[in-house]
Amino acid sequence: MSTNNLVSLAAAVRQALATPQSLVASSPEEQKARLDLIDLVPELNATLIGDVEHLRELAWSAIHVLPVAAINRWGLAKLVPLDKDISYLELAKETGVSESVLRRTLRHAMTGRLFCERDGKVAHSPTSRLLVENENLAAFVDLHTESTLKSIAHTMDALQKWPNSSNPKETGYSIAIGKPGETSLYEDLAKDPIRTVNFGRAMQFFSSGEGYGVETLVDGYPWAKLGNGTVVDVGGANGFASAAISRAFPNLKFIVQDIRMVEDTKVDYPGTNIEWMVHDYFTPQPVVGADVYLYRFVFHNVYDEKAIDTLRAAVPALKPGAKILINDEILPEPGKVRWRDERAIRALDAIMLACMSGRERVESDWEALFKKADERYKFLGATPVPGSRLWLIEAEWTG
Ligand SMILES: C[S@@+](CC[C@H](N)C(=O)[O-])C[C@H]1O[C@@H](n2cnc3c(N)ncnc32)[C@H](O)[C@@H]1O
Repeated sequence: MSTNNLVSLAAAVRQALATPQSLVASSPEEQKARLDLIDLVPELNATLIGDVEHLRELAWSAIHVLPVAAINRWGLAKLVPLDKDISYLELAKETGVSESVLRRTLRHAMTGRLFCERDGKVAHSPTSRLLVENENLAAFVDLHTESTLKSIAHTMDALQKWPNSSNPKETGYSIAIGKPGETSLYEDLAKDPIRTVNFGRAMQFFSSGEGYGVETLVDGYPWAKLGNGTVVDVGGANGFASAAISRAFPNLKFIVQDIRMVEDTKVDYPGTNIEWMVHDYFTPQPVVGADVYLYRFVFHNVYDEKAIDTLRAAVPALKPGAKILINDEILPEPGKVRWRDERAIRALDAIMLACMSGRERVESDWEALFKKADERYKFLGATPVPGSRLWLIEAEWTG
């Protein structure tokens, strides 16, 4: 690239950023350009800094989570007023952290658009405000800066200690909390009502993101054909997916199951038809004769033996024609989907490995899984859903 190109490119980018409204996509063509740019910008950055620098940044990239973890752990978002600034000294007194550590941490955070400094004092940025204004996003940040981050830090040790383990207790998480091999992330979360509720909120937030929206599940499956049938939402957390489907198809009845429920898990979704039930999906399914057993983002939590156990545990409840409907990601062939999509899908696959010995699957894995679980499952297919990273994977019980 000539110097001229560089100069004009920098000027064009600067101008675009000065008028962010010019970057909002309002036509399909603009949306395609937006997605192209999202992929091109990291590529451009890596090209501009060069391979050596790129690798150096990659190797220590985890350090940039540290200020986010600190903001979460010390509750800084709520301690900084939304409408005015606060001195580092006052903030330090509120948190019990030294002023020096607080300043270093927050100035690092500011390089990631969290908070800003005005006249030597700390104020919110548009990004940090979200931690106060969006409790589901705050729960997502808490889950990942506490549980996921700890698991990641110990995953190499776990893989060395238990190579190829499919046991959810043999993870970086159990090592991180000082109980190697003794407990799984879900068992540990289930002990604490606050973390249980937060987990549900974090999942709800996750499913509001681009590519993960629950509306694609609502629109992508022929729910109307079920009439006034029953849907069991297995591992349904706080039931947000059932609530979304129920609002669109009010004749359906939903039963949301999860391994643990506290009063706050059972969100009251006005105008929906939802019942709640504590159920461990490795044990026989107690709701007999439902039309659809929905497992959204559940199978990636478990490795194949446990996935087969889960499919077998459903069998005693299934009537002929009942459907198992799985809404999960499919691992793409390398380089075959947009870079950002592949990066996100592989990141989630890595989180499943680090936190619970789970895995994402390729398209052909699903048919094999059903076949191994029980020959009476008839695999109906795995279908991509437009606009979603999650596919619909379906099998029918032939009885
Ligand atoms: C990744 S979350 C998915 C939640 C929700 N279905 C969604 O779409 O976001 C997995 C859920 O499975 C639940 N879970 C984990 N182990 C379980 C078990 N053995 N039996 C029932 N639910 C379980 C977790 O508590 C969690 O709510």
